[in-house]
Amino acid sequence: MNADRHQGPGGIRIIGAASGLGAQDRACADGPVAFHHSQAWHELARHPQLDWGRTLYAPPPAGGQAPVQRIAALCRQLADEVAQTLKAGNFPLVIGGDHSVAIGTWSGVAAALGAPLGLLWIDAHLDSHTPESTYSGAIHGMPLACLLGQGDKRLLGLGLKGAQLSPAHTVVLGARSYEPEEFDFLARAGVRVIMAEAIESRGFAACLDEAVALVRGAPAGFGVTLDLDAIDPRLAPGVGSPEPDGLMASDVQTALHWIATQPGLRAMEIVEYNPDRDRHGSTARLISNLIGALLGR
Ligand SMILES: NC(=[NH2+])NCCC[C@H](N)C(=O)O
Repeated sequence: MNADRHQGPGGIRIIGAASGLGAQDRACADGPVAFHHSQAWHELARHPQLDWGRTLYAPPPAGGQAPVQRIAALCRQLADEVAQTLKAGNFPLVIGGDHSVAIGTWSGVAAALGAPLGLLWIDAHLDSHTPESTYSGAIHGMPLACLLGQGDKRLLGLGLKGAQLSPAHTVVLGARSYEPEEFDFLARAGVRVIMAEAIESRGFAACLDEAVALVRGAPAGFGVTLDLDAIDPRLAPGVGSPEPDGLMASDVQTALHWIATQPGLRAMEIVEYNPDRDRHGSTARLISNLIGALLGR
């Protein structure tokens, strides 16, 4: 819609990453276009700081190409687009797509910064399987391991050689559904995991403070990836893999509003919007409120 509008440096540039190839239910592929066409986006779109850049797609299946090859092709393109956006002085905001697109987003940020970054991974899941440990085979269950340098070779090294993230400055917040292998992987990698139970007992604000203090310590800067399934499915029904309970949408919105004021923030990602499961556009409205929390940075 606004693809041709000229945007000066400093604006937020949205990049759609329309793939569901990493998930068993592929409906998240429709997320970016459905959101772009929603009333919720329409009301936000006039904001001078916002510009919908491009929406990227995985290449169509060629003879015998495995999903992982198509995901890798999309992630390479996404990494380029994100790196160019940063180099032009704009702030990339990627809208997914299933969470496998994170491999492209954060590889692109790492490439542009020239160093591994910090990352706040807000999610109901740990997404830290490798091809050896996965039960489902789904690649959206593996992106955090890939970004830490472990996984299918075709998904590694898309930005920097080796890890794209600094493990000491990477934090998972809100996890409540995972397999033991992923938990062990993150423990070995030295990534801090703040589970939903810890949020329940310590309170969201204390956990968020701890997480932000860690990620913003990364010298190159940090990012935030928000899997919408971190939020309670009663408040965010339109997601790929709903898990009961979860964060309050208002807490996440307040958190983003605060994080947006942190000088080290380089990029943001919102993933796993599944329009088939949305109810009366409520999840699309939530996405636009979350984007709104980033405005005025
Ligand atoms: N991005 C997501 N929704 N990930 C869900 C992953 C679920 C499960 N741990 C798996 O590996 O299949």
